[in-house]
Amino acid sequence: MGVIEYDPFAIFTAPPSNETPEEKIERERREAEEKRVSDRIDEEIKAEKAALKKQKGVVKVLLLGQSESGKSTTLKNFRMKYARAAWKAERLSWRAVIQLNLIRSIITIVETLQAEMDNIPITPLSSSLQHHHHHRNPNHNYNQQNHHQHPSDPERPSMDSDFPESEAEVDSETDGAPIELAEKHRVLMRRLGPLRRVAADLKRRLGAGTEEVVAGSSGEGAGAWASREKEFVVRGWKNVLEGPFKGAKEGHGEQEDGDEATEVIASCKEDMQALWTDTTVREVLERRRLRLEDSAGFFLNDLDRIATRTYEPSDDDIVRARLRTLGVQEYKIQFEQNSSFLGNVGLGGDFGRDWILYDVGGSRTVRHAWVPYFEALNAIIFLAPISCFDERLREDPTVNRLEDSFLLWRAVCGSKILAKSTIILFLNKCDLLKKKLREGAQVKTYLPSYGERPNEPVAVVKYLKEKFKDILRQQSPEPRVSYFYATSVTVSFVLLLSFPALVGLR
Ligand SMILES: Nc1nc2c(ncn2[C@@H]2O[C@H](COP(=O)(O)OP(=O)(O)OP(=O)(O)O)[C@@H](O)[C@H]2O)c(=O)[nH]1
Ligand SMILES: [Mg+2]
Repeated sequence: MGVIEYDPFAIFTAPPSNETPEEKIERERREAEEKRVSDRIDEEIKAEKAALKKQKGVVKVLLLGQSESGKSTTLKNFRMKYARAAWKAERLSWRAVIQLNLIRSIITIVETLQAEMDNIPITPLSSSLQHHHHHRNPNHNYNQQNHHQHPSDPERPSMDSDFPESEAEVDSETDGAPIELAEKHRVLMRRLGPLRRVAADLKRRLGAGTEEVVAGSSGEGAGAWASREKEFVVRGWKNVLEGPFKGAKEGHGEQEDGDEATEVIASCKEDMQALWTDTTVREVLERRRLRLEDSAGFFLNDLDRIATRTYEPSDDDIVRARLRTLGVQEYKIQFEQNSSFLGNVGLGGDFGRDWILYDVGGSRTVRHAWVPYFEALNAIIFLAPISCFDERLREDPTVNRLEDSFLLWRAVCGSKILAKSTIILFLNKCDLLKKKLREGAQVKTYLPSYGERPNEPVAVVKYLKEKFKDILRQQSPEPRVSYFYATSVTVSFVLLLSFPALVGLR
């Protein structure tokens, strides 16, 4: 297909074709709510944006990519290195976010144990929590129902052949009998009960606008399962500090040392540790295919350090903390005159000292908010998490996450407004890709066109890079400057120190 003439973003908001009437009502309610929040944010931003338009000599970069692709993490890396003072000033505010990330993992475990005890059927997960090479659940409801969706969907670009509509072949194993839990597990679960209230408090403290967003497929097995799909969301950490979402009631709550949340968390440290290190608990997580270690905002291996009364987040903690972005946030970065970064990218002197980075929310329901920011951009950094080849979107579990990235990439490359922008692609989460391949996940199961190529990181990255390049070539309205990098933005960001992509920015 040639240049996309229809609204390239329409496909990203299309509902799952197999939803039930109840799911439809629930989805529409959710979308209306998200839209309401998003509209309010749009309003707030409009004024700021009008002012910005007038600014000249500012380098404007937009971060794009699906949810959990690493956009905010990339931005954090920039700020950590080049906006050091602001970064330091914000350090303590991250504590609550990290505490909430930590408790969320514990609550997930407790709910999983409860589900095991109640013998609740194992339901498929759409998120990165899903066990990749253990899709053995015969109840994968969406596979069958979804069988004829793609070919009949006229708006769907013809990427279908790349991604199977069903992964039935890997779903054939059975799960075996439920695992027996002992009295000590029940005791632990009871004793960790207060963490629920702490989580609620933290969410409130992180902002009056904090919203819980439930994934697209409510499906059966909600209840105990629902919270696993929930994420808390504020516009971003900016609001945690200064924004309109700051809890009015709490005042300077988050600055206080020895606050109640910290107190309760510290007092639960041993129990949390006991839960996380218990072999039976690990077996249940395995059986229920929960990969907490690979999921966003995982801190259980740092309990010793974090669950204390004096905990102060490290740079690495902040980079790894997960806070979903809603709407569009902008950050000014002023490079110091002599920054090695500017020297490396040929932007020394006065020009290009001021950068504006726009960070957006990546979920399908909030992507419409991107379009107004497409004007007058110097560059786009597009994040495609390539470890996601075996995962599905939270907001639409019928869609493979890598496929979503390709569709999004295609639309961005094909957009006329963006025709003059430099495009920088980060093939991100290479560390997780390596880990998954080492553990035996087969790329060709999810991406049959991969064929008999070696199931190794270097070959996979090379293949995917070529695919992204092909799409860029086919879709770009005119030839453009583009750069491709394999990255792991939570692990290291050194790559950007010699960021040749930005040499050409004007
Ligand atoms: N292992 C690993 N984790 C990563 C990498 N990049 C990002 N993450 C983690 O993935 C999670 C999601 O990253 P974010 O930067 O919040 O994603 P986002 O694109 O801003 O997501 P939205 O705000 O929902 O659109 C975070 O917990 C990150 O720490 C990576 O390269 N490797
Ligand atoms: Mg984000």
